[in-house]
Amino acid sequence: MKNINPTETNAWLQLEKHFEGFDDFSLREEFKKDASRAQKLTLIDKDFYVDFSKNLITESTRTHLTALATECGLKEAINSYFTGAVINATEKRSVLHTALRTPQAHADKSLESNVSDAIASKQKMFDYVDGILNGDTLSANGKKFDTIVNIGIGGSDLGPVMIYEALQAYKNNMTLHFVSNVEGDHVEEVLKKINPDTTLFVIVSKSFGTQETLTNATTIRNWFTEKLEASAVSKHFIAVSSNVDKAVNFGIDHKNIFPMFDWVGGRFSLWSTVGMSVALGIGTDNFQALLDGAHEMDNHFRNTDFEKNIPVQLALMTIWYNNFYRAQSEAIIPYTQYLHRLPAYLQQAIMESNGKCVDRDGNSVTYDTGNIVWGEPGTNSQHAFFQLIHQGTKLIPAHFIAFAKAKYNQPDHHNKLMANFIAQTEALMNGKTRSEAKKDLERSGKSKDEIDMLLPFKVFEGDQPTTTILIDELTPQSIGKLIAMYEHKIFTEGIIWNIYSYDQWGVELGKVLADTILDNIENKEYADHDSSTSAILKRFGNLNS
Ligand SMILES: O=P(O)(O)OC[C@H]1O[C@](O)(CO)[C@@H](O)[C@@H]1O
Repeated sequence: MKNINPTETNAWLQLEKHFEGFDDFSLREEFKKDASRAQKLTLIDKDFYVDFSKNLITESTRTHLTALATECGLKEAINSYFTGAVINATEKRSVLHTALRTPQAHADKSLESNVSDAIASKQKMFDYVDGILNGDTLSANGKKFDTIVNIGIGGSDLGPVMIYEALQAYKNNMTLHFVSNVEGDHVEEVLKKINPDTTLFVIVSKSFGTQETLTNATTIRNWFTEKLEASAVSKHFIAVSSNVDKAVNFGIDHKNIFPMFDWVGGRFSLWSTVGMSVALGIGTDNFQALLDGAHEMDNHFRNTDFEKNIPVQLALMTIWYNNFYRAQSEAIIPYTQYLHRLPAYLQQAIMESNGKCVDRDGNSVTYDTGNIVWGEPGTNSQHAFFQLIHQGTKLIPAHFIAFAKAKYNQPDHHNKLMANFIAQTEALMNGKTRSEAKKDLERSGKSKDEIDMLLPFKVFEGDQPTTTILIDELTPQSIGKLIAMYEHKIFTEGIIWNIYSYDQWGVELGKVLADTILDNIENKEYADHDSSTSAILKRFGNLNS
């Protein structure tokens, strides 16, 4: 992979010049000028329809941005990514979540053994899941398991919970709970709801060293052994980890440890045995369909020209807004309750990956990286933060995601949902001019004084950019494809920003300091900090003494 400072490329210079022409850019005008704008700026890949035309771009913008991707060596980088080069250089690892969904027959020569290991580990998981679901594997007291508790955090929680929520329409009779936070109240609330006799606990931790997960797992195991024999632990607790020794030390039966691979990063691991709870909740056929959907997007990303490549063009939009418009954040608005955890999942995937201020040569970057993402499902978000997108002072590019077909036959609901989905992007783009707002007020019979007073508040500037991602139907396949689309978008941005997207050193500092502070709390030693930290420690200590 070449380390190229994007701002020193010819394409970047061209983009800077090109951007100067955007002072009086108007989407309304662009649509008026060119009747085929939508068609030209929409990409379709089978069930995915991605309309970029309501973005602050012209066809030339796309051309310049695509040239930037090329000049930054994206083509070679994609090849390195898919063939197992050590692109996570600071941790000396390949980045091969794509191998987890590759059929053996499609494996690159260099990756045949990774793919066959992945298939073997998936098969072990599937056999186990089938055994639990069909009742061949029973609880310590010979009962069928009916509840799963996933114990993990970060990538060992967010991916599984997001997918499980997304695929509620595909769930079986199993009830799933997710325990992630180290907060004891979170654990207690889950323990209140479950019967130890019929519950399977899945401890998910790549490192098997994460404070939150080990604390929760220990508390739950203690609770469990108060209710059932200690010997029942081996039937009720399983682990997903790449640190098999630590899992064994915790007391997990060797045959119930499902290994993860070093070459899969935590936040990209839902496709691996980390998906155990999801597979238990939706069954192995649906889990396989999820993988197949992701593989379909892998092929699209790897084999499609950049101009027509959905993840590449999505990434380039982020570069455009982040580095030229200097937008501070982006919103992700899924118009389905099923995807209510998608923004949280993407916050980890995107911000843990690309929140980096040092380039691949170890120098401080001189340009912005790491876009901030946030969001909530529509239509709820329309009644929450949309005011700021419509009339605030910030530019907030947004992804609008929806599924054309609903899961249940409620056409009245679905038509209303989709009407809002479509209307919002049109409203954000067009806004409302002063004269349009004035006409509306006149039509409503307001007096001249009232009109003069109200008019400034009724104007919408418009030109708030959106990308519409309309997918035929929410299925395990399309959800797999959607998540893989974002994974490749993240990769593309990291390549252009010349940063390492697959490490997460920034998480360490706070983690380490928390150990020291825990020591201080336990030993009531509050002095050895700045006055603010000491006072907070003391107040906490006094309230708990
Ligand atoms: O699976 P583990 O090792 O418990 O780690 C949990 C999470 O912690 C991190 O390492 C840092 O937050 C994430 O990348 C990871 O998903």
